[in-house]
Amino acid sequence: LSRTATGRLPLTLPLSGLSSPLVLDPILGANREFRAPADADINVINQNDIDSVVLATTTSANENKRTKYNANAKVHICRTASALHHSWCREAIDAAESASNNWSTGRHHLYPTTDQPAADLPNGVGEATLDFATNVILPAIAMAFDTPLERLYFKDMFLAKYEPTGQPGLGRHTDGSAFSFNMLLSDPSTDFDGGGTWIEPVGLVQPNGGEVLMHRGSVLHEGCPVTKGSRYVLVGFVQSDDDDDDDDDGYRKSALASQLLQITIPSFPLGMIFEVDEGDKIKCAMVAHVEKGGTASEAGIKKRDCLRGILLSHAESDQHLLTFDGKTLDQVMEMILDVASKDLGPVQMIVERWC
Ligand SMILES: O=C(O)CCC(=O)C(=O)O
Ligand SMILES: [Fe+2]
Repeated sequence: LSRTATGRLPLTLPLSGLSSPLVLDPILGANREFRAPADADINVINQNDIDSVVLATTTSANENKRTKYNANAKVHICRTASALHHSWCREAIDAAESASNNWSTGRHHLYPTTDQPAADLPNGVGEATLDFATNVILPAIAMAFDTPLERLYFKDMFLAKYEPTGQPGLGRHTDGSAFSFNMLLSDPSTDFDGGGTWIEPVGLVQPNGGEVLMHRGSVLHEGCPVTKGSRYVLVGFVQSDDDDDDDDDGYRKSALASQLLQITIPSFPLGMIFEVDEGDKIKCAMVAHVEKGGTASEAGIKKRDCLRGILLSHAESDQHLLTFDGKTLDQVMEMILDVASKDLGPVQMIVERWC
């Protein structure tokens, strides 16, 4: 499948009044120790390289300026040297702590982090974070993975906190993204012990403060437990528009979060094709095609929406969610056909959409 919903899926709050909320059990992985071998395949990208990528993608005359790195490297590190950069990392942490009410463990399921949305950081830090991520990190990812910058966009970005007394680490998982980055905001020499990101097959990578670790979302990785102090990271999930769809209205371009929608579908058949990647740890139905003029299309369902389930209302007070989470394609088909055969009238489809 060209696009799958794997690993960590951002999720908004459960719908109110639902008897079975769309939240799965968190799993925190075992505390393991891994070290990167001395010759680990890690590419280092510096500020000059980043500038050259920006140039190469904005002016065709400079195309040959693009630096080629080892395309097989699993992990890339982006370094920016400026002192401003380091004071900004500190500002981002301070902003997050000044908005301490914004910490939540409900934004991601299966592998939840203790986090807050980057865009919501107060005192102008949210805007600055988006600026930095757009102007520095995205070009670095484009260069590291040799992928066109103009096709990259953010699916989610958040500031996460790890502490021995709270959430010390994050178990082994893959992300539901084409590329992921995590930027260390804390100073490892003074702020915390432990930490770092274990990435298969490189091992434990422990960047310096201000460095950005970049990898494909599909590689297995783990946020290693902090044993002392606090470790703050800016994490982003980046997607690539790799197929040129004519029905793509570009609404995901500035995506930073997902929303859960309750869409009324007046009648069956739905007129859409969906896919389930049965090899993934999380399975949910992704819309692959919506027939123009079909009931799903008329109801507002769009290509790449993630179908989470059907909400059946027997009465106001008696709502029941048939969840698609963890189901195979056959099982989802069966559930939909079963609801269709009962002729219940309009049904509510629960849809997760990047906004
Ligand atoms: O904190 C880390 O090192 C990894 C974070 C991560 O993998 C995630 O938030 O998806
Ligand atoms: Fe991750």
